[in-house]
Amino acid sequence: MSEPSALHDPVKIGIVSISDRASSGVYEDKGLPALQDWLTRALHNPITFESRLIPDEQEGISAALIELVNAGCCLVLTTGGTGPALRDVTPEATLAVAHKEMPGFGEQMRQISLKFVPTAILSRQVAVVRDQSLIINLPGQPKAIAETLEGLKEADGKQIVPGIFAAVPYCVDLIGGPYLETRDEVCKAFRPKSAVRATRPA
Ligand SMILES: Nc1ncnc2c1ncn2[C@@H]1O[C@H](COP(=O)(O)OP(=O)(O)OP(=O)(O)O)[C@@H](O)[C@H]1O
Ligand SMILES: Nc1nc2c(c(=O)[nH]1)N[C@H]1C(S)=C(S)[C@@H](COP(=O)(O)O)O[C@H]1N2
Repeated sequence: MSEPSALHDPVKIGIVSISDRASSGVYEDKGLPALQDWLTRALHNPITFESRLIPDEQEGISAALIELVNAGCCLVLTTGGTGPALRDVTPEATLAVAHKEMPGFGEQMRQISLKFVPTAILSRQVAVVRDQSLIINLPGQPKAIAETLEGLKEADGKQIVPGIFAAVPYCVDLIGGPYLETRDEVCKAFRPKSAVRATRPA
């Protein structure tokens, strides 16, 4: 059953796929669809997506991030370019536009990813705040998007390692963004009791 969207703040989210090969058509981009699908599943809020598919070029990545923040995205998620290869420069491009670093997100993502692949330590992903926007790097493997955002669950749905998205709504509150509300079966967001908004009347 669809819910009345007036109950939830509208939100604008930037999604950026950073890949030399996907952006030049060598292979189909699976990053943007994976980001869009996961966010649509996870959030009750009506979402407007601002998407970018760009190559691994530091200046172009920083410019895209600034453009999305200036366009009013309270959250920007990137995928790709976080490894050690010569052309992997997403963390540098993200740090170049940072007003504040948020190291907990990268630390937690590497912990989660280690449960899936031993090469998780090769991912240098960072998260930063710029103005009133939270920017988070995710790894490039399309399947890593849900893994890091959602964490690891047992077959019965019991959470083994919490995903990083659990902390995103409260972070967005703290930087003055819209009130993000998640679907618990996908991702149970955590807020201190004092920050939980009473359900609005229909
Ligand atoms: N946008 C994408 N769409 C589909 N698959 C991707 C995408 N980005 C990455 N992958 C897959 O994940 C792997 C690791 O991602 P990484 O960001 O390291 O890419 P890469 O090897 O630097 O190459 P490229 O930048 O050309 O995607 C890639 O080799 C590819 O198999
Ligand atoms: N959850 C998850 N994290 C992952 C991976 C993965 O498959 N799943 N791949 C790792 C690998 S092999 C690399 S090189 C780094 C960096 O990937 P990127 O350059 O595609 O961003 O992410 C790591 N993190």
